[in-house]
Amino acid sequence: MSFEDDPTGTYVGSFPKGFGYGPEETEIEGATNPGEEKPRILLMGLRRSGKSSIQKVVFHKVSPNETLFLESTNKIVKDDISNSSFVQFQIWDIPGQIDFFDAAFDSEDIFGGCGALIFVIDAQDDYMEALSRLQMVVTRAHKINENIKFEVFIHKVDGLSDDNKIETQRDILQRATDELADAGMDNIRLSFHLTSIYDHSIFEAFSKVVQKLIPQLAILENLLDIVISNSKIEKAFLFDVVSKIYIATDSSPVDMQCYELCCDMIDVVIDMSCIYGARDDGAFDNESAAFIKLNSSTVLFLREVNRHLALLCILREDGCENRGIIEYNFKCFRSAIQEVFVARNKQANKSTGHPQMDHLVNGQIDGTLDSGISSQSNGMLGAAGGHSFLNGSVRRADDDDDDD
Ligand SMILES: Nc1nc2c(ncn2[C@@H]2O[C@H](COP(=O)(O)OP(=O)(O)OP(=O)(O)O)[C@@H](O)[C@H]2O)c(=O)[nH]1
Repeated sequence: MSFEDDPTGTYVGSFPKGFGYGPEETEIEGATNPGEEKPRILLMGLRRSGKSSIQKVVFHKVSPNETLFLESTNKIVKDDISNSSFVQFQIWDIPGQIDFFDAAFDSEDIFGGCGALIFVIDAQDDYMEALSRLQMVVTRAHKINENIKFEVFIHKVDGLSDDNKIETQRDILQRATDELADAGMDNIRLSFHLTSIYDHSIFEAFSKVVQKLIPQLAILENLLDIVISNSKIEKAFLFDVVSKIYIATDSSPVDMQCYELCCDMIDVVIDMSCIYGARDDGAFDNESAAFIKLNSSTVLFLREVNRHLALLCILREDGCENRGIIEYNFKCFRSAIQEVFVARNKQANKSTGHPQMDHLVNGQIDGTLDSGISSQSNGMLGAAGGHSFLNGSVRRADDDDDDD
């Protein structure tokens, strides 16, 4: 069955919308206001640049080859990502041929509620027209909404050699920033990403876009830093399992190979759980966990944080000698995260100065963390309480070792 054939909206592409992760939990009171719109990410660019393909591959699990047969989009397609994922927002796919000066194109409305604008440039094609379009879009959108984050995807780079990729990126960056400077708009910041739907680069780029819209990002990164430093972990990611977007990582640089390994591990765990798991109503539950030893004396560790999120860690084999400490610190981390989002829900409209942003991340954690972990402190300061508790946990464990 295809999405188009399904009047109930339960299916996306050939997949059930829940992707086998069990029934939706009831939303906690006040987490989202049904009348309120989610933050919006716009996908713009010339025709055939790859916008619909990106959206389908990242959020609807369509395989890259299937996009060869996608029809051209001729009206704005709005896709609500909230039902199948922890990260809540809307993606609007804007057709390449749309005319901004047409009265039917309500720029105030479209750019006004927009958190990020992704402009897709086909790197395999002549990009001069795309660059002038980019300048026009950016100038217009910035005038309406100064808070928009502008992200340029230099797309389809699978067709370019490594040298060519770097040269193309340099050239596009130079021309785009020069054009903005000439127009007196050099205060606008553009971010550039090399992407392709045929590898993980598109997921990585989307992760970075989504992260910029998460008000609690710094807290999440801080928590991950504390977990890794106290558990002999080399790298940690907080993944949105359905989309394989990582919503936060620790402050060490991201190595693409590590990211790909983590994505593969999520696939393995979900597939195994779906095939052999005990539950009929979904693969991923609050006890989901896995350790995989690789032949490079590296270990991958996955632990479920809630129905949508998982912590993925990479560590050396000798780092997992004391699995108890890792497990204990993980529980403290999970508890601290819960407090971050409970505090966010309490703060509702005042944290970012950009009301729609405050609803980016769904506060369903409250309803899903029912594994008996109690809260250690209250409110946003409680997250700091979580930090010291984490440190304290390791101190106690070390003390125990000393005593031994
Ligand atoms: N080689 C390569 N081809 C891609 C990539 N992404 C998309 N394509 C192809 O580009 C073509 C156009 O993709 P679409 O997603 O329909 O482009 P669009 O920007 O949505 O086009 P409009 O709907 O006309 O605005 C399709 O044949 C895709 O398979 C990529 O990363 N690499």
